[in-house]
Amino acid sequence: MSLSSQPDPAKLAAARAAVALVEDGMKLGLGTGSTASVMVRELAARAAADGLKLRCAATSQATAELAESLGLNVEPLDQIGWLDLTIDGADEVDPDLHLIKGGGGAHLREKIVAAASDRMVVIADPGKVVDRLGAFPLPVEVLQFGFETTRTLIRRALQAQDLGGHDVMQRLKGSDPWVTDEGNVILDLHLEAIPDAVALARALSAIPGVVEHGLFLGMCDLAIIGKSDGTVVELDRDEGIDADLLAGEGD
Ligand SMILES: O=C(CO)[C@H](O)[C@H](O)COP(=O)(O)O
Repeated sequence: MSLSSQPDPAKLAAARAAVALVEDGMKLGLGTGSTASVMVRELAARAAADGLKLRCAATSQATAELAESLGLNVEPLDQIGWLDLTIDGADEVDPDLHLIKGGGGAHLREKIVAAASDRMVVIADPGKVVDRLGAFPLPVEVLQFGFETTRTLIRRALQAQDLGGHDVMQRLKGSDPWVTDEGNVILDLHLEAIPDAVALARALSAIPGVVEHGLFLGMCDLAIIGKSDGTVVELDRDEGIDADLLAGEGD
């Protein structure tokens, strides 16, 4: 979003609904990405208007800089300790509120922060809602040491799950490798569909050079899906997604 342009109405609606959950004194995790950026701006505006005292842990350097520039109090996660609430975006949300994250390359910190939170709320537009995870390339953060070896081990793990033959592409920034805030690199797994996300997550986590994958399984408590008319649909983990509520959106 440029300084002069208005945020996407669906993202804004989701962000506002999530910020409405914030209470004075809360310890918050701030996500990364364009939707999370809209939320950070809304949060800063609300904190200033309502005089909220908040302590925030950011999931990326970019989010930390944005939040600080808007006057929010950003501290290292370990200085804050346990968080009340994390609000973050997602690349895909399935009917069980399992997620793919990491399109912005921040899923390692995002997962650590979400795991340190009483509640994780995801904000998204309807285009992120899917029947089954996997159309979005699955990001996997890997160590630079032994990078090609790790890629080979990932390909073998995919073959073992009948997912062989799909592209396992190194993420680039221009012609250089994309390097994460933690100094690692990213492989994007172009799988088209993930039949068994639990099995895949387990297999990827077992590979030594894999630092973290972008499958967030059982971590999201509530997804707030903003719609282009400014309304939202809230999806509790236990209730699943009512596709009718999103009819006509995200096509
Ligand atoms: O996981 C993320 C970053 O690592 C983002 O939350 C995800 O990519 C969604 O981003 P956006 O709101 O820009 O679509």
